[in-house]
Amino acid sequence: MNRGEMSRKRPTFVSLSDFLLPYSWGFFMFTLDHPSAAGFLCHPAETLKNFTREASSSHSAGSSRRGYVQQLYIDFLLSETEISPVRRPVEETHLDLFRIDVNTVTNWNAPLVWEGTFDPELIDHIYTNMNPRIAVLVLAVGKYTRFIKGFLESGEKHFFVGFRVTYYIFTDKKEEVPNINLAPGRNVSVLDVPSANRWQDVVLSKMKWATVSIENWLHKEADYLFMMDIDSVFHNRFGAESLSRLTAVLHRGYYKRVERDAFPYERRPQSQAYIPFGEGDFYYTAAVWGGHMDEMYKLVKYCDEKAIEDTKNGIEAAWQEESHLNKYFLYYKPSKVLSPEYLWSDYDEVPKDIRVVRISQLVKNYAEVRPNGGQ
Ligand SMILES: CC(=O)N[C@H]1[C@@H](OP(=O)(O)OP(=O)(O)OC[C@H]2O[C@@H](n3ccc(=O)[nH]c3=O)[C@H](O)[C@@H]2O)O[C@H](CO)[C@H](O)[C@@H]1O
Ligand SMILES: [Mn+2]
Repeated sequence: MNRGEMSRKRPTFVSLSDFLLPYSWGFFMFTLDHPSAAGFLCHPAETLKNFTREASSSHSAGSSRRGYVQQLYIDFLLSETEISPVRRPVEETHLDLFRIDVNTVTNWNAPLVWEGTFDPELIDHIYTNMNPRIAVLVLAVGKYTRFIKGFLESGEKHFFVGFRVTYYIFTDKKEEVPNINLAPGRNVSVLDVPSANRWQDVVLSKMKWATVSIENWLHKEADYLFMMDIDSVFHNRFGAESLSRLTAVLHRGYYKRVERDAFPYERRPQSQAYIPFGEGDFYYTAAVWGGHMDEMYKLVKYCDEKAIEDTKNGIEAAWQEESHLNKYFLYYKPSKVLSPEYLWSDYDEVPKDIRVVRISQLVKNYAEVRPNGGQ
């Protein structure tokens, strides 16, 4: 369907019945075919009966519309706040109603977030009322302290701008943490961890540090937690559209034209991270993921325990914590999935469907920067 045909159609409601029925209170409704209204909030009593009439499946862009609506609905529920009805012209929303080149919803009905599938202003509006405290946990052990400056400086330009953010830097070289100017409401907190002889131990230890931190103090300091790689630079907005109970990011190397049996999951049954062939939804990166603190706690604790069990059994998962993370997400599905816009790499060209690179990983000399060389 082209744009002309679309605008001649009368306004159409997107079907949300499968998604909304479990809930009995207010929800978002979108009149995406309507030229003048992007979205508004209404009460179910008024609208539920209108709802199932014209299902999104009858449209070529059904998947992306479902993605928009579900994303907004999840954000609305999560924000746990009263918000006033919002009505904005489509032209002002940054929504691309023709974003049909990519999947914008997973097969378990979670939003899959791409540029064009969310309205930054509307999302910020919802979350500003909630005013969440965002924690970012990064490790900078050994020579990786060199990446802190670029990470923080670019984060200040693009990461949850206008929100409360604390960067927790776990390092063995406190004196190498640079002083960066931060906007009001934003902080850096530096914590000691031991040095390591193997990079594998460092990446696995992310789960342990996150677990003990949340247990002891982090659960009191923040509402949401993101785990990130320090060798990363922000280039564009990374904001409240990424918030959910549990949010995963598609690994850039495996998000298209890759059979699930080619995903680099752990394939040895002896490992706790084992995923059999024939199973799996996506391959997720361990370099960015996040979620609500309670859910993150369950996740990192699980992954830490599984890694400890592996060590006892004399095995280490193929991609360390990333393997355990992928196993967890297979059985506890993320409530939001972010496109590889949220973690690209300077190693790779940017394809057409990646309209915006939000974070890119730096090119680095693995042998030089890691304590025991590598890749
Ligand atoms: C894009 C992506 O999917 N990245 C993952 C990938 O490799 P990467 O090649 O991106 O891993 P990496 O070398 O960046 O290590 C991951 C992170 O651990 C920290 N670090 C690591 C070593 C060290 O000596 N000191 C230190 O501080 C640092 O924050 C670093 O960014 O595989 C790793 C382990 O299998 C992790 O799962 C990464 O998240
Ligand atoms: Mn990295």
